[in-house]
Amino acid sequence: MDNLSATEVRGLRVTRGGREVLSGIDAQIRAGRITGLLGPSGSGKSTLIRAIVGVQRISAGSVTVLGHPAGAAVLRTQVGYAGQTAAVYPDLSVAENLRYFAAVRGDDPAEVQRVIDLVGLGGREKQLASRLSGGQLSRVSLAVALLGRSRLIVLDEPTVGLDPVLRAELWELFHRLAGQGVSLLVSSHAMDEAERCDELMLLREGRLLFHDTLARLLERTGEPDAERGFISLVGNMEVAA
Ligand SMILES: Nc1ncnc2c1ncn2[C@@H]1O[C@H](COP(=O)(O)OP(=O)(O)OP(=O)(O)O)[C@@H](O)[C@H]1O
Repeated sequence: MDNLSATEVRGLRVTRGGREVLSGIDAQIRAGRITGLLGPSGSGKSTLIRAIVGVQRISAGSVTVLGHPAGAAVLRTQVGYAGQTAAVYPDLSVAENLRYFAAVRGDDPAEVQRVIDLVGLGGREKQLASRLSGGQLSRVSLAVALLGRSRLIVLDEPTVGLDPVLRAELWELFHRLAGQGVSLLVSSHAMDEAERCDELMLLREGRLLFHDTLARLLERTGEPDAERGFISLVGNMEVAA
């Protein structure tokens, strides 16, 4: 793995519920970039993310993260992860949740206020998580992923259910982090978010259809946007099959 790779995936195969849901993925996620993981529902985005954060049993291949096997204990403070379901205790307040996760990860307690402010929850520190809206809850989860000084941040659909202003603010935050050298892998259903990523990985039915910049996708397909580019790629594959 070269220094420019935050994650290297080789020949990754995953079977879930008796069905192969990732069928031989090879990819390098580059350091200091925002990589968008896009694809239709059920294409395997969450499964690939789970393999990268080391919580998915794999049937073949390897996943190396920051030079270590995915899930290695040493990665606990170096990889931030927010899944699709907010991993938050409903009976604790926003600040209590973050203090708890900071303590488990061994982060500086001063981090708590920093990440609460980053995700725009300043002023809601004392509110019980059970009283938050869906979008606010997912921002608590996102704040957990931002704790400490993670070198890789993996976010599964972090902007679902957020209003456009908040979405734009979060993308600004992701770019600031990437500017500081943090690598981000961000999954999304929303093809318009492709424009905000440095690189795109397009998954379909457990296979990686495309991994390059949006500009290259548009150049290759002759289409004007990511959505049409993706549809065109799928169409070409079906013709070739
Ligand atoms: N716990 C599970 N047990 C069995 N099969 C599962 C499980 N979770 C997901 N799958 C299957 O694995 C495949 C990939 O699912 P995955 O959640 O990775 O897709 P996704 O691209 O993240 O979808 P979405 O955008 O809807 O979240 C799907 O066919 C799904 O039915």
